[in-house]
Amino acid sequence: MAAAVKVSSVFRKSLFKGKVAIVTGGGTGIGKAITQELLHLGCKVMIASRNIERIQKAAEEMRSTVVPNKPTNLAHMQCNIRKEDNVKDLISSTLKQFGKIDYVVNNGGGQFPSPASNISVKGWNAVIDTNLTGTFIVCREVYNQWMEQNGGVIVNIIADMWKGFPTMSHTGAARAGVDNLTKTLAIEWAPDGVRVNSVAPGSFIYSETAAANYGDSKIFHHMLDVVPVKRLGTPEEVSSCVCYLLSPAASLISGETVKVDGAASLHNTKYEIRVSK
Ligand SMILES: CCCCCCCCC/C=C/C(=O)SCCNC(=O)CCNC(=O)[C@H](O)C(C)(C)COP(=O)(O)OP(=O)(O)OC[C@H]1O[C@@H](n2cnc3c(N)ncnc32)[C@H](O)[C@@H]1OP(=O)(O)O
Ligand SMILES: NC(=O)C1=CN([C@@H]2O[C@H](COP(=O)(O)OP(=O)(O)OC[C@H]3O[C@@H](n4cnc5c(N)ncnc54)[C@H](OP(=O)(O)O)[C@@H]3O)[C@@H](O)[C@H]2O)C=CC1
Repeated sequence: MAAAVKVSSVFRKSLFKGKVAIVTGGGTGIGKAITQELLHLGCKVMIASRNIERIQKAAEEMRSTVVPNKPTNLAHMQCNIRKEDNVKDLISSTLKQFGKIDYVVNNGGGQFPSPASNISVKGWNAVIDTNLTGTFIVCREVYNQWMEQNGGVIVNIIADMWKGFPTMSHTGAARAGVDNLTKTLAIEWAPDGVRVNSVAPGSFIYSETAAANYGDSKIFHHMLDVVPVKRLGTPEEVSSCVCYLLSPAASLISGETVKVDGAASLHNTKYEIRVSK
């Protein structure tokens, strides 16, 4: 494997070899780290997101750097998780290509910063549709098409919204919704051998694409004065937790949300209360 690919070496490959995973948003940032780790462990992975040029380029790069001897272990396709037909197609295409689906990582998502008072209904709906409804559609569809009969594991990536999420009210509400959806699905689908968990990264996991989305390369650095570990987090520190939850080491863990934030959610928020008008 090329030295430039960062993966944790804490997992036994025998636990993952031959498993099939879907990672939404698997071509950038945290999703790319998850994809690289799963490929390194011997999984077959389907990555999917809206921007076909970007995901294709990322897939080509990972085929040559992570799995040069098994490039067919990585497939990619265009999918907007807000569109039900796209998601149905993602699940059926993955089944057609790889024959089964063991894992789904709902990582695709995002938002824009804005005071709640300035968010239009269109903007609100865009964020709710992406992060809450999109995650729901992917979960429902993989269950109906495969996991109800065959079991599987789902991990949803959410966010640090535990004390509310000032300037991010839409995503805070959506991610809190996914935290609760995780518990419901874990109960409803446990008899079918399906586990459902979430991972909540702190708001300081450096991702170049995420910073570009906000138009501020230092956006995560601004958080550092309220981050107890006094450093940025890495996508690989999130992916190792995701892999743990996917693995049999977590066979009795379901309906749980694991915070990957170095205790940041226990401490202060960055938001400064404004002076009353
Ligand atoms: C401060 C401290 C924080 C500190 C923050 C520290 C980091 C926090 C931690 C979290 C980190 C991450 O999640 S990192 C992940 C970052 N990555 C992403 O966010 C990528 C995915 N996000 C997106 O694609 C977009 O944000 C999202 C809105 C969800 C979807 O965009 P689309 O263009 O597809 O949406 P559409 O359906 O076309 O609707 C667009 C409408 O959304 C609204 N809208 C979209 N962008 C807007 C913007 N920048 N400002 C206002 N409004 C906007 C407008 O109403 C748009 O309508 P019109 O007015 O008609 O155009
Ligand atoms: N970085 C951080 O500090 C934190 C990140 N998170 C969350 O982690 C996840 C990954 O973020 P990160 O890697 O940092 O940022 P990125 O912007 O790199 O990742 C977001 C990914 O989601 C995909 N995506 C967005 N909307 C959709 C959609 N409608 N359908 C399918 N795919 C979509 C994007 O691809 P495309 O544009 O091609 O669709 C992109 O690959 C996100 O859910 C994010 O909100 C949560 C807390 C903190």
